[in-house]
Amino acid sequence: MTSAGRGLYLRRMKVDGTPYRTIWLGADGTTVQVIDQTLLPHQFVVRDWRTMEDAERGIRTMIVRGAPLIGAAAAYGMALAMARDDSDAMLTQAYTTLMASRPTAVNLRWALDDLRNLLAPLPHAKRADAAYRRAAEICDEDAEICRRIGENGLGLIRKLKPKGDRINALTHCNAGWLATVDWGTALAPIYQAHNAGIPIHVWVDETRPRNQGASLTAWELAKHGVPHTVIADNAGGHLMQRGQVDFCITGTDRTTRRGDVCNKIGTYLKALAAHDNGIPFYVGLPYPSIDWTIEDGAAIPIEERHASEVSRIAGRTASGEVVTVDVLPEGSPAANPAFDVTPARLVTALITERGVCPASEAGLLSLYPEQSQAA
Ligand SMILES: CSC[C@H]1O[C@H](OP(=O)(O)O)[C@H](O)[C@@H]1O
Repeated sequence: MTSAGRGLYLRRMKVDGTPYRTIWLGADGTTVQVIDQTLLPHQFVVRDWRTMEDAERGIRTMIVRGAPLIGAAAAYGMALAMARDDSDAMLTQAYTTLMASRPTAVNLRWALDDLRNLLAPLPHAKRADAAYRRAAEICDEDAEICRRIGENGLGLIRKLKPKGDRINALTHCNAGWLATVDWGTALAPIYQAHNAGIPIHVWVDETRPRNQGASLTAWELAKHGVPHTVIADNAGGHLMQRGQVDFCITGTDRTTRRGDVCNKIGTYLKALAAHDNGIPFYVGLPYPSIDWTIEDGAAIPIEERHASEVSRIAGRTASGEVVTVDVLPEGSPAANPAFDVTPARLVTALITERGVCPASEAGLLSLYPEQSQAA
């Protein structure tokens, strides 16, 4: 397998000097290794996946998360399934099981359709190797897509006239390299601006209830030396009103063909505040996160996660022990919708690997003309 095929093509992000991706093939050529994101920022642990069930559980419990990474993980989940049982029955079972792991990120469907279409016509004996090879290609493609999103977003950042002595970005949730294979989507332009010597600072929404911002985005930015400040989710509008935000940028789990953006819960509120304050609201949008089959974001299934993610929170004690504590009164119910939909009218521009476009069907079709007949 080529070095590219083994996912070594791009590893830009370093953790204490060691370059990492978020998912890669183990030395034995069959085990899949991932960073356990449920333990960050307090512990850095690599997990081994040896079965399709390991991959399904890893996606469902958010050991790996982030739309592009979920797609890559599902692709490797299919490879793990084929390595054990290359039958048609297992191909169907793996597709169905992995698809059910999380409902919102369309990357899951994109990757599983890709693998199923590749594997179904193949002789069974060729399926496992083809699946591993395709999964590695998807990882390399994702890394390159995100690198280009970074380049295209950097072009936008260079045009900004900061209100102060540095550019202040605000981001919600984690759409950094931890949400993808490498680079990230929302954070890729920020990394590239930082690498280019542009003075940039990031307001990091903590992003309740799972705190992907506080636990993951802050960790990533710190490791890369990008100045940042973690804020309560509810502080963003105030900072925008006080002229302390030059642009907002987020990722997406599913964007419709007319530009409605489904993303982590709370994104819509940030877009409303940005619109009210005349602040650009950008979305890093990789091709596999576009759902060409729907126009209206209201049709996107919104994942409802367990109430315990709202009622309990994890943290580290002074002695370094990681504990989880209850934060609600005994018996208080909690609701936990994990995503919301920002209508296209509140999105200033979509930053894709092919360029920047308005959040509209015409805008997306100008970059993806091959999709015009898919309507
Ligand atoms: C690069 S887009 C990542 C996207 O996924 C996150 O959701 P989750 O952490 O639940 O997988 C969030 O919506 C991010 O914007």
